[in-house]
Amino acid sequence: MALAGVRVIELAGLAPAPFCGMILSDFGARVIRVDRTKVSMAMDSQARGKQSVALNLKSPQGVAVLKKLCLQSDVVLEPFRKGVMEKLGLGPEELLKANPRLIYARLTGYGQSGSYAKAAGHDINYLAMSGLLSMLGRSSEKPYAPLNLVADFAGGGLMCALGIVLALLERSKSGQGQIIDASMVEGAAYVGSFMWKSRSLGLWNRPRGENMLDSGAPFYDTYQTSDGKHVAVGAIEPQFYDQLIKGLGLDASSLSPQMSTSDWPKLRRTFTQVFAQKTQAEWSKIFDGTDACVTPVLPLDEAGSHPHNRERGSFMMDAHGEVSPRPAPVLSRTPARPCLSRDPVIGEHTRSVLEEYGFDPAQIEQMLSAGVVECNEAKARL
Ligand SMILES: C[C@H](CCC[C@H](C)C(=O)SCCNC(=O)CCNC(=O)[C@H](O)C(C)(C)COP(=O)(O)OP(=O)(O)OC[C@H]1O[C@@H](n2cnc3c(N)ncnc32)[C@H](O)[C@@H]1OP(=O)(O)O)[C@H]1CC[C@H]2[C@@H]3[C@H](O)C[C@@H]4C[C@H](O)CC[C@]4(C)[C@H]3C[C@H](O)[C@]12C
Repeated sequence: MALAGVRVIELAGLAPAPFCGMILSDFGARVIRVDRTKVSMAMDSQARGKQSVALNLKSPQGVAVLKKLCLQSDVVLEPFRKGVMEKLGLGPEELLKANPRLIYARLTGYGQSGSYAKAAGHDINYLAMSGLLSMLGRSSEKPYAPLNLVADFAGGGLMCALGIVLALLERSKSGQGQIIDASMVEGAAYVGSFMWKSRSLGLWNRPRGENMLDSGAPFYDTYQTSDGKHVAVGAIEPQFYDQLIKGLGLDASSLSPQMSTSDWPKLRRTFTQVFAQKTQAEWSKIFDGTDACVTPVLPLDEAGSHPHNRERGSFMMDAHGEVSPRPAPVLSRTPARPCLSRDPVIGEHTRSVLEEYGFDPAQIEQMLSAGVVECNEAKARL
C-alpha cells in the first residue's frame, strides 16, 4: 500500500482528525490513536484499522510516553485548540527538536494564528468564516450547512491528509519534517476556489438559490417522484438538456429557452409536475443509458446495491456487516486495503504498542498502577 511503513500518532479528536487518520490507515499507514484514560466508550466512528493506546497526558509520565512514541514515528496529528499541546510540553518545537523528521500536523478550525485561533467552533462556524456558507441554501431561505461535510471533512480531515502526504513526499528528498497548520476555514475556502474564481463568469451574480448551480436552475435540482422518492437532475449543457426534455416527454418548442432565467420558476413548475407522474424506478428506466444527467437520489442504505456501485465495488461490508464507502481513489498497483475487522476498544493496544516502542513490562506495570496508562485487552476480548 502507498503509505506502508508510515507511523502515525493520532491524538483522539471529534470528527475531522479521525477522518484524516482513517484515510492514512486505509492507504497503509500504521495509525496509533492516543485516547484519554477513564473513558467508557470510544466515540471515534472512523477508527478503521487503528490501534488504541490509553494515555493520561495530564501526568508528566504520560507526556514522556507520548514523546517517546513521537520519537519513533513519522507523523503526529493533533486536533486541539491552539496552545493545548504547548501547555503539555508537546509543542512542535519540542517534538521536532527530538525528531527532526517528524511531521507535526495541527488540525484546527481557525489555524494557529489570528484573533479567532483560540476560539471554540464547529464545522458550521468554519464554513461561515470561509465565505461559502453565505452561498448555500434555497432562494429566500437562510443559509444552510450541508451536514458537516465541507469544513470538517473536505476542508479539514481530507486537506490535512493531503498536507501530510505532501510533507512525507518532501521529506523523502530533504530528510526533514515540518509543521502543518491545517485550518478548516482555509481548507474549506480552498475547496471552494471555483466559487471565487468563477465569479468573473457571472455564475453567482444572482441572489442565493437563484443561480445555475445553487438550485436556481430547474435543470440543476432535485424533484420528487410519484413514490415520494427523488431524482437529481444536472442537465447543464444544451445537448444533455435536449435529452432531459425528450425523456420527460416534453415538446422543446413549447418551452422557454433553457437559459432564460426569468422563465426558470415556470420551467421548474413544469418539471415538478412531470416528475411527479412516475416512480423513481420508472424514471431510471427512461433515463439510464442516456446523457440526460438524471440519477436517482439514493439513501445511504440503497447506494451500495445500485447496479453501478455494485459493479465497481464502491461500497464494502466489514466483519460486522456494516456497509461503508470503499476508500477512494482507486490506485492501480497499490490500492487501499481497508481493515475489515472491528474497531479498537480504548486502550486495547496500550501494552503491545508500548512494548514495541521500547518500554519494558515492569515500566508498563508501574504506569498502569499509577494511572498513567490503561490497558483494556480483556475488554476487547468480550
Ligand atoms: C459526533 C459529534 C462530532 C460533531 C463534529 C462537529 C460538527 C465538528 O465540527 S468537529 C470539529 C471541532 N473543531 C475542531 O476540531 C477544531 C480544533 N479543536 C478545537 O477547537 C477544540 O478541541 C474543540 C472546540 C473542538 C473542543 O474544545 P475543548 O475545550 O473540549 O478541548 P481543547 O481546548 O482542544 O483541549 C483538549 C483538552 O483535553 C486534554 N487532553 C487531550 N487528550 C488527553 C489525554 N489523552 N489525557 C488527558 N488530557 C487530554 C488536553 O490537555 C486539553 O486540556 P486543557 O483544556 O486542560 O488544556 C460529537 C460532538 C459532541 C459529541 C457528544 C457529546 O460529547 C456528549 C455525549 C458524550 C458521550 O460520551 C457520548 C455521546 C455524546 C452525545 C457525544 C456523541 C458524539 O461524539 C458527539 C455528538
